Amino acid sequence: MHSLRVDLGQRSYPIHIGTGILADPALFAPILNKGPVAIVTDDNVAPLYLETLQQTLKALHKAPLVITLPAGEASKSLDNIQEITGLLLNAGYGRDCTLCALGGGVVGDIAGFAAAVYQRGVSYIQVPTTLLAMVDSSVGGKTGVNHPLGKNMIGAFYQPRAVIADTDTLDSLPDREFRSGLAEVIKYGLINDQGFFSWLEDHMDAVLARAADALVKVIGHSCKDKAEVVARDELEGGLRAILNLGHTFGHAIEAATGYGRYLHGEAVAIGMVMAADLSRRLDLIRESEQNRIYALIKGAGLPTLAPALPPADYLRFMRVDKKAESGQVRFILLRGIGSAVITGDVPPAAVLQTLQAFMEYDHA
Ligand SMILES: NC(=O)c1ccc[n+]([C@@H]2O[C@H](COP(=O)([O-])OP(=O)(O)OC[C@H]3O[C@@H](n4cnc5c(N)ncnc54)[C@H](O)[C@@H]3O)[C@@H](O)[C@H]2O)c1
Ligand SMILES: O=C(O)C(=O)C[C@@H](O)[C@H](O)[C@H](O)COP(=O)(O)O
Ligand SMILES: [Zn+2]
Repeated sequence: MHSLRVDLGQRSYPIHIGTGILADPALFAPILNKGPVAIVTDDNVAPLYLETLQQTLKALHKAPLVITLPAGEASKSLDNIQEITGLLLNAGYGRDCTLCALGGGVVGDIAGFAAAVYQRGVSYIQVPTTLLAMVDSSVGGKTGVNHPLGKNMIGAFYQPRAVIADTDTLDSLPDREFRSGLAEVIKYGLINDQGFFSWLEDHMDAVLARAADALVKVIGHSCKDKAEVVARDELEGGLRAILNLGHTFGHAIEAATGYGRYLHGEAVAIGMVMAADLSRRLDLIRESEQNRIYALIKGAGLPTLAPALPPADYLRFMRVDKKAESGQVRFILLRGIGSAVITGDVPPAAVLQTLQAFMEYDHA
């Protein structure tokens, strides 16, 4: 097992990454509150891993309430916050309870937000089962749900007590979901880790084959990169926004297509291709660097084109991006591979050109 720490003073917590650790009561014992436990999961993950987690908790004399949501992005809704908190109330759960988020980023984001607001805050643990959740969403305390007018528009910064990532769970993860997680992995290389980007260029075959040592490197390195940024700027006063590379375009793609046509990582992949293009148009990166970025994203089996919707559809969602200041959209752009910059004064004509350059026109 490999462990690291998110350094946030009193809110610091461990990230444990290893095989078979879902079944290890000794890992859970120190992080459970004295009250009851509820597991929040989804209907794909429950048949696969719920029993194991239940047995682990049973060994600690806990008989968890199980809350199972329909799998998919549409579950990240305020209605489901009402549902989860209602079930906790009916079960008589008080402030001494612990929620366990067993699943991907959808479960992690909504369970984390439920923990943040239930009785003004209860303890929770992230037990990620997708690559994306292991390398990104389970770490850093961004929790929340979507609104029809924008992605993740209702939420809270609320840190978990621990992250327990059992890499055995990835054995059952479909390839498309695995590749979606790789988009966020590539993001770390692009924003502040040139060496990691080069490593990914050299080892993408092993990563796609899910070779054990490649997976350990990818998950451990991504968590370390993210934990360092979060430790320096927990509430996104400045620096943390670099973790949003590709998300201004990506969130607009997800929202404009009704949350479901593109997986989050797929939309972020297209968004990163667009951010690289915009960076090159503004002479921040060279064409050769843009080509390397495109090649790595494509080589990871990720999409690089968005559907051909009227640009106004995308721009409407980009305007409500949470990074906007005084109504001005801010982009995370690249000054080179491994160096991100937060930029407010991007000419609208350049944004439009980038959008149009990466739309998938129907050539039939
Ligand atoms: N909070 C953050 O910092 C943060 C960071 C990145 C992404 N996110 C959010 O995370 C969400 C995407 O997360 P995701 O990609 O994990 O999607 P997801 O939670 O929808 O999981 C993907 C799919 O895989 C299934 N699944 C999960 N684990 C499995 C396993 N081990 N075997 C087989 N199937 C499994 C799920 O049921 C689902 O159908 C988005 O809502 C995104 O906005 C949040
Ligand atoms: O942790 C962060 O900070 C991120 O931005 C990570 C992103 O990958 C993630 O998709 C996050 O949910 C986006 O947050 P938002 O504030 O842009 O909604
Ligand atoms: Zn993301």
